[in-house]
Amino acid sequence: MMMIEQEDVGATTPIHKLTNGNSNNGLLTNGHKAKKDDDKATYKYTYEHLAETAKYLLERVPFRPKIGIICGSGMGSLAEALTDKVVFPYNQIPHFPESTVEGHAGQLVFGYLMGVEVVCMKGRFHHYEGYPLWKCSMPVRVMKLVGISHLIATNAAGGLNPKYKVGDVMLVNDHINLMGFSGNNPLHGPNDERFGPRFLPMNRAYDKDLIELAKKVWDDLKLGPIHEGVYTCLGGPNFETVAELKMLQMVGVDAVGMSTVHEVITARHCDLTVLAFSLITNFCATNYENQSEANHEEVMDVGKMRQDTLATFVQNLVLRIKKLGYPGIK
Ligand SMILES: O=P(O)(O)O[C@@H]1C[C@H](O)[C@@H](CO)O1
Ligand SMILES: Nc1nc2[nH]cnc2c(=O)[nH]1
Repeated sequence: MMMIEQEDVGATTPIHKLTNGNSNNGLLTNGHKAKKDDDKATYKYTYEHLAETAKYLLERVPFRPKIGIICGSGMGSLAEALTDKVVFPYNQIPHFPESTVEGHAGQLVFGYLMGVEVVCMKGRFHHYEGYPLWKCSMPVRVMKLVGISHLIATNAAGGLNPKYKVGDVMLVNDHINLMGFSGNNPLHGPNDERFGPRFLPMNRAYDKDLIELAKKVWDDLKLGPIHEGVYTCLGGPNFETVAELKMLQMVGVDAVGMSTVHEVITARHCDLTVLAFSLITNFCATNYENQSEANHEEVMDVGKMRQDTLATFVQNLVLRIKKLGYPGIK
């Protein structure tokens, strides 16, 4: 059987090579033995490898999750309310990367949220940690393989829309894949149809029914105003310059962060129904007079400040999704 094997010598410069299918022996096709911890090598991320990861998890979890939740910076407490938890530190899961950012515990937590079977990523992977985008979003494929049909991706973001205040929530109704403009995309490289198609539409990436449902849940809980808007992801780790923020505002960005977009692309590729929201953790200054500077401590503090509200919101949301029979794009 012919297989495609890929060495990724940089985030965007793969070398594809055809081999005789013997891709699991740690030997790259140039004859060099791959280092076990070689972060650049996609040979660990074939469908078979991720199926192995899923099998490892499923053998240790007595139920199948329906909804995956990715906890944004400082929002790990969303996983606290889970019952009958089965917790996997990332460094114990076969083929999983490790979390290196403060506010991202690095655990995959299975459990019940309001009686709904879920799996929570307490900690995500970012490009600025040194991971290529396909690696940042590989857990999405793993969650798909363990059974989820719906993904709730959360993030901390800077607010560009002047109507937003720190602590507000924005339901993402679209994104601008700025990193993708330069060819940096999580689907870059050979496509495996078992995950999804080579070319995929993104115009309905954020499920409209789920957005309406989320708004209704938020309103029913009387949690105050909630926004809908456009998110963009920059590579980070630095926050933006004034000129960059002015440009983003001009092209219609409401909130800016360093994640989510590649996860959503990967999720839609494997046909997951997606809801995403941003917690606005800081205001983005689009003029030079403003002396305030964005910082990660503030981001995490706002996460803490809003954790109870967000937990209530997400708990009620998953319950409603289940009650409605898991609606969304199929
Ligand atoms: O993981 P998210 O996108 O929630 O985290 C944002 C982006 C950076 O990782 C961090 C900056 O404070 O917050
Ligand atoms: N890029 C970016 N990411 C963030 N995450 C939280 N706040 C911000 C921000 O202002 N900019």
